[in-house]
Amino acid sequence: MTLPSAPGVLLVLDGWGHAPTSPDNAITRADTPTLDALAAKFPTAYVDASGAAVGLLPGTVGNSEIGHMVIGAGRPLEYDSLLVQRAIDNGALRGHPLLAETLRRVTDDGKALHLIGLASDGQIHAHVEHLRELLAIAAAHRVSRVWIHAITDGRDVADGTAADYLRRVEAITAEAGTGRIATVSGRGYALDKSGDLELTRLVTEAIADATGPRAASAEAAVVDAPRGDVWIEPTVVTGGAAIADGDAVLFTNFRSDRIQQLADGLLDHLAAGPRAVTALSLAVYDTRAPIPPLVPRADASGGLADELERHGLTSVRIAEKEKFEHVTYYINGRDDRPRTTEEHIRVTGDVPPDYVARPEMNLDKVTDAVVDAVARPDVDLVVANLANIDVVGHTGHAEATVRATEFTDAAVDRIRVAAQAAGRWVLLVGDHGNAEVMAKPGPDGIPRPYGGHTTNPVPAIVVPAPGAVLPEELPTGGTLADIAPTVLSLLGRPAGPAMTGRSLV
Ligand SMILES: O=C(O)[C@@H](CO)OP(=O)(O)O
Ligand SMILES: [Mn+2]
Ligand SMILES: [Mn+2]
Repeated sequence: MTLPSAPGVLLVLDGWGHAPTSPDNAITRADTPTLDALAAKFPTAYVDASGAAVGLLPGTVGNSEIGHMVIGAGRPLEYDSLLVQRAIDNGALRGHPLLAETLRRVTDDGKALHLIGLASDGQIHAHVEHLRELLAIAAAHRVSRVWIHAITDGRDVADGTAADYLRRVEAITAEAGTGRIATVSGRGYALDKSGDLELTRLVTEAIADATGPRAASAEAAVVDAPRGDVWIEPTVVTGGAAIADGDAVLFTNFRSDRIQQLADGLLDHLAAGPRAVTALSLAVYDTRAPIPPLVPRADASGGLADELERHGLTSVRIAEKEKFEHVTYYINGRDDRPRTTEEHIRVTGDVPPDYVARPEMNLDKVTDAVVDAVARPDVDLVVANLANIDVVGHTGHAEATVRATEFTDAAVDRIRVAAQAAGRWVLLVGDHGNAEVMAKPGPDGIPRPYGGHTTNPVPAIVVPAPGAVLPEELPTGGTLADIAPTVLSLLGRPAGPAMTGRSLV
């Protein structure tokens, strides 16, 4: 079916997953007259946003990086977590020349290996089981001192589980016959990506210099944490060693965005020491200075940005700072080449974020920017991310997330009205689930607040441009890979040759 071409709006509602009505579903609990009316009136699909459909390991929850990358690429992309697992399964990591050479040198010179990464199985930033392979490889190279700098989670997994994961790390070290936990730091400190260098400094000093609060054991560092697993103070475990000149450092997160500030800060601190270390990362990081990765990245070229550029179509990208990279760098296939057909608007706020107290975040400003952009005749496509549902959902605070959803609903109404007045279509889509599951049973079967992502499908609603007629129903069985072809089709263009997704319209 050929559609008349019209300018449009691609609106990503971050963390907007689909699940049956339930008291733990913040989306269905919220009063959302706009979203309800749009879903009732316009063609709606529920598309797969997790697991193999988007290039993750089967059954893995979706996340903002792979979500936006696949939305942009128009095809599933083998994500870093999958590529790392494959390198483990096929022995490529064991046989990796750079890793082998580094470990040989560490052993020959009597130096230590430091492993730094998130200790959970949330599978968004890291997987604790990757340590099993890395420690086995270190043991095979007879590295006698392996120090683990564990970052506690409490966000991608239930809060209060840090001690369980640290015990799992200790069990893995016992099995490998090498490795000891040297420091423990909450991800709020270690994985800050807001640019708060004070947080990074505390972690850096614990890891590099073994200075800061001390605890008798890794578990002792996390028991009765007053602010939860996310905010475990960077702590040195008794007996833990600082990083010495000649040591090797391997960052074990596979996702780059939240580890890069720490990696940059730590390597700067060591260089200023001066301590010369060999630094490696499990996957490719977007750090200031490149770190040699053990597993390369998938090619994500030929996506929406490339197709828009090829057709000479202009786009404006809008999000607040929490999701700005997602509607620029990630949706463009982790490509930060400036494009003359693109304009980027990063909305910032005046108040420090307190997502529970202010679930509206800076949505008014984001909406203002979107409304301004949709009125511009020189803009073919407006791409915006409304962050609230995901960001507030991560607090695990159901009431605040219900309010975040209601604020989002009102913003969608403003955007839809403005878009239609400007003759535009609007495609609404989630990038992964989150807020539709705000509680999960703990090991004791009692439900606990849950702020993590999910494997649920996400809604995709197409609001046609005024006067355009769309099929009444969208096909079932779609995935996020269908979004770029749908956007191009609504813009009156064919899907790009690299895209395997199919237009929903
Ligand atoms: O905040 C993050 O880093 C992750 C969860 O760990 O969420 P998202 O994929 O939505 O960025
Ligand atoms: Mn997201
Ligand atoms: Mn998220």
